[in-house]
Order: sequence, then structure tokens, then C-alpha cells
Amino acid sequence: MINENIVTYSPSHIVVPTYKCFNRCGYCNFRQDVENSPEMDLQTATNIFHNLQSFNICEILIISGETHRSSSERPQWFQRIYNLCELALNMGFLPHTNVGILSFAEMQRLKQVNVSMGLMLEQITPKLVQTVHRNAPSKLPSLRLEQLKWAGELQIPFTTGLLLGIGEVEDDCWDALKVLAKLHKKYGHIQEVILQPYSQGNKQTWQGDTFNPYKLPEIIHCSRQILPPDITIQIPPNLVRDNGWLIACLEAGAGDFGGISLKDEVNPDYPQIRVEELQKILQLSGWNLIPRLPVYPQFTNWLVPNLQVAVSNWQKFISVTQ
Ligand SMILES: O=c1nc2n(C[C@H](O)[C@H](O)[C@H](O)CO)c3cc(O)ccc3cc-2c(=O)[nH]1
Ligand SMILES: C[C@H]1O[C@@H](n2cnc3c(N)ncnc32)[C@H](O)[C@@H]1O
Ligand code: MET
Ligand code: SF4
Repeated sequence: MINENIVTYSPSHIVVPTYKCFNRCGYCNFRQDVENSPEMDLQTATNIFHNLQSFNICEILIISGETHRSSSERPQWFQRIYNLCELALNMGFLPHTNVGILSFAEMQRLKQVNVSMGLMLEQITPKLVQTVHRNAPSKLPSLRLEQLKWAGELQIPFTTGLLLGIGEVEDDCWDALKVLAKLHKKYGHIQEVILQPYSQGNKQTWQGDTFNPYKLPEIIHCSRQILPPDITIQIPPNLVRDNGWLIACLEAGAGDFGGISLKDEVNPDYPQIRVEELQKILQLSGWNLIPRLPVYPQFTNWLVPNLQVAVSNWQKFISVTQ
């Protein structure tokens, strides 16, 4: 009998080109203010990728702080990201880039070296522009929606999502999800939507309480009604630290745990749960955790030819190791 109780995850490693960021989101525990915050050079990245080759990691997730589009440092910032993706690809990995707001031309270039890309919508209600996003020009909803539209036009398999608990009300979430559903109906490019519970950390400036994870199953249930069925709902297991509620999230319609890496760079105060441990927790309730690639199978033919080859090599590997 086919077991339909399947949850997927992507075995991944996060690479951070820079922690420096010209935005100051009130909830951020990632950015570093240091003028000379360490920047990832290609030699260091080569060493990291070399060490990763003996583990079954397929995704290199590139997450970065941002440089303003008219800054003189922008070309160098972008080139570093491009070079890291290219290196990851040449060393056998599949890159997924989420580095914030990009121009159409920058997205077009990154499509050549990424199997999928992402940008969280966060929320669309304009009231956050006065609060947590007051000092974060990149979080203007109009800019993020424009990027989601460009991703569709460029046929880039895309990950987006909502950050929950940053000052929105439930109706704001439904409005945001309806916009995502509409975009997907036009372009068909959204592979997954992350429902990300905002989780308070050590470094942030905003004093908001952590999103109550007990509300998550209900939100997932309603989101499932709004989103088209071919979009997977992703939740981060390290931010839902109660096994019963984690299972309730799956029963409500979440189908994926996202990238599981050694360290969650975005929420460093919330250690990742090891895959073996997650597997045990799930099996007790009749669920199965299985690895997936950072691009969903229905999108492979959107990729440039050399990426299609890289993906097909990993597809063969994943199917023999299961
Ligand atoms: O480990 C994390 N992975 C994050 N990911 C990675 C994601 O789990 C995987 O890279 C995708 O599922 C692709 O396989 C994001 C990807 C995006 O495109 C947009 C936002 C995120 C956010 C996180 C995050 O907070 N932590
Ligand atoms: C990379 C993504 O991580 C999310 N993000 C940023 N800060 C936090 C936090 N404190 N808790 C949960 N998610 C966060 C945002 O949605 C961002 O776009
Ligand atoms: N700076 C980007 C964004 O906020 C990605 C990393 S956030 C820690 O969209
Ligand atoms: S969440 Fe992203 S955009 Fe906001 S400050 Fe942090 S790194 Fe910068």
C-alpha cells in the first residue's frame, strides 16, 4: 500500500555572503552592524563545499544581508552571490538563493545558476511600514509583489511565504495568501509557501512576543483552502517545538519542513532538530519524512540545460537511497 502520510525536507547547508544589511527589520536576528562583518570568500566556500561532499546534502541555500540598489557596492555584492552559486553548482550542489530584493536583470542572471529562488512576501498590510518595517525599505509590499511577478515572467521555480506574528491580524494573512494564489494562477511558478512563525531571538530590536505556535494548525488549515493544491505548505520544525502540535500542523495540511541544515542562520536561537529525531517523532504518528530536491519535479523543464542535468543526477541519487 502506498503511504500517503509523507512530509518532505531538503537536506541543505546555508551559506551567508554577508550579514551586513542596509535594512533594519525589527524582528531580525541575522544582520550584523559591524562595518567589517566577515564576507564569505570563494576559497572559504570551496573548503566548506569540499567538506560537505561526504554528506548527503543537495541544497546550498544562499541567504544574505542586502546592499541598496544604488549603492556603489551593489555590483560587487551581486557578483559575490553569483560566484557562490556557480561554485556550489560546479562542486555538485543545487543552489537556492534568497537574498532579498533583486532587479529583473539580476534575477535573470541568477536563474542561470539556481534551481529555485525565494523571497518571503512577509505580509502585505501597509501598516507594518510604520512598525517592524519602518527602517526596512526592502520590505515594501509593492516591491516584493513586483519581484514575485518577475519570477513568474522569468519562469523561476519560487519559494515565498508569510511571516506570522509581526503585527498583522488574521484577515491580513488571508489577503496576502489570496494575492499569492492569484499570482500562481497566472504564472504557475510558486512551488511552496512558508508559514513562518516569528520567533523572538537575542539580537532583535522589536519586543514582540513569539508567535504562538498553537495557532499554526488553524492557519495552515485556512491557508490550504486559499492556496491552489499544487503549492506545498512549508513549516520550519525548529520553530514549532512541541511534537503534538508539529503533527497537528501536518494533519492540517503542511507538507514540507524546508531546508534542514546544521544551523538555522535566520533563527540561531532555535536549534535544528536532527533528521533522525524528526523521523522518530513522525513515525510514532504514522508519518514519513523523506528528502526532496530544492526544485520540485514539475518545474525541472524550466531550468537551463546544465541545471537540468545536475537535477537529474540528484533525482537518480535520491531515488536509490530511499
Ligand atoms: O533554514 C531556513 N531556511 C529558509 N528557507 C529555505 C527553504 O527552507 C528551502 O531553501 C526551500 O524549501 C528550497 O528547498 C527559505 C527559503 C526562501 O526562499 C525564503 C525564506 C526562507 C526562510 C528560511 C529560514 O528562515 N530558515
Ligand atoms: C529569511 C526570512 O526569515 C524570516 N525571519 C526573519 N526574522 C525572523 C524571526 N525572528 N523569526 C522567524 N522568521 C524570521 C523572514 O521571513 C525572512 O524573509
Ligand atoms: N535579507 C533577505 C530578506 O529579508 C533574506 C535574509 S533575511 C535574514 O528577505
Ligand atoms: S530580515 Fe533580511 S532584510 Fe531584514 S534586516 Fe534582516 S537581513 Fe536585512
